Amino acid sequence: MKALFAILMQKELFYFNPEAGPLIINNMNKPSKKGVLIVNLGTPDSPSTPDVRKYLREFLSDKRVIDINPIGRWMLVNLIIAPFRAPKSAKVYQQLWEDRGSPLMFYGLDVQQALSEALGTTYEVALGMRYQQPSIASALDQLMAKNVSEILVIPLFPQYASATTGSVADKVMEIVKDWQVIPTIKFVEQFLEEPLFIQTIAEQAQPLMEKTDYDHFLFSFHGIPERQIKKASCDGYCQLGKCCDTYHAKNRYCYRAQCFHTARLVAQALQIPEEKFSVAFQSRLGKDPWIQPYADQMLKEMPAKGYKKVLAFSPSFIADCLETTVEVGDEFKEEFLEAGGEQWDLVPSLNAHPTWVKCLEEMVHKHLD
Ligand SMILES: C=CC1=C(C)c2cc3[nH]c(cc4nc(cc5[nH]c(cc1n2)c(C)c5CCC(=O)O)C(CCC(=O)O)=C4C)c(C)c3C=C
Ligand SMILES: [Fe+2]
Ligand SMILES: [Fe+2]
Repeated sequence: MKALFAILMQKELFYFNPEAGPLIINNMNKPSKKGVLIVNLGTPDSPSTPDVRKYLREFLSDKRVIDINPIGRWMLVNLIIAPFRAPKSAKVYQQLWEDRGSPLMFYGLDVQQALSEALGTTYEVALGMRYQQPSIASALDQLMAKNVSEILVIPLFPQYASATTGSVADKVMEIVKDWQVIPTIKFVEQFLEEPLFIQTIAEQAQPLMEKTDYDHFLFSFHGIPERQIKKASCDGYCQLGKCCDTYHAKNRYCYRAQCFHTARLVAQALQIPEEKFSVAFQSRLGKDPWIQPYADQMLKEMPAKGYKKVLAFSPSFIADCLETTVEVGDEFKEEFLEAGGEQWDLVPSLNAHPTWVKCLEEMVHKHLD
């Protein structure tokens, strides 16, 4: 038996790891690699109005993002958002753009490289964007070209929402459904409870908290329409009130409950007492009710309550982007100072922080090994 293994291994027909057991080989006589697909939202190719329009069109035509009837969605996107919002958004993107481009993109590439180095040659790591480039299809092709036998998809959204994590899973399945051979594919649904995710946010906040004695801390999360919470709720459990105060099996997919839980975990890690922090939701689009409380209203009321020095966190985003740097970092700051506030700081996102890369590495081992 031993001699047979030796011959097969010498001829590279069979690989044997005494601890892990035999690995299945592929038709190129090499052990199969495992694939990791990290996916973020996506960003325009450039901050020009045509590119921003192209991005917004693709993004907002997604039935999971604007979840209304197809005709209403088409009219909203093509007759209102594309002509009127695109030029305004382009100006904001111009503020955000750096020499390396959009932070969402260059931090994505940095993380892909760092994770690939950390995982070593048994893994192939690809970056895909749900909208625009690099597409999820091209990232999957990159993995399949390396003969991966299994793929772990990590949507880079700490909390599950149908509009983000759900949409990534939807797109991956739409692409692979036509393949002849479909490898094992696993999806990470959310990672807000990963200890290293919480630790990275704490590590990003600590230098700011050592310099300033803040009166209050605001956790500002990206909002979603209220109806999307109701649609994802098990047995109508979530009624957008006290039901989100704790996080458990019944409200597992409630985005709002996940956001409150994330804030509690970060506050615990930084020893911020309950009365010193608030949770709010930003980036409302359209006239329908979105989840509350609204961040822009809350921050204007803060100075009158005696909260003059505020530290803001953006824990629904893993990389600096338009919604963090410009909306929370610049626009909210301006509104807060106008309302009588004295100091407004923003905790940087996880970006390419080594603890965040370690967090992803642990997630890969947890789900693929
Ligand atoms: C964190 C997760 C996100 C959720 C949930 C989400 C939902 C959501 N977003 C819109 C509309 C817009 N979002 C925009 C930008 C944007 N959104 C996210 C993340 C989530 N969105 C990110 C990371 C970004 C920034 C991308 C970047 O390039 O920096 C925009 C575009 C910017 C603008 O014109 O203001 C829009 C529009 C809806 C309708 C929605 C609903 C569920
Ligand atoms: Fe968004
Ligand atoms: Fe809820």
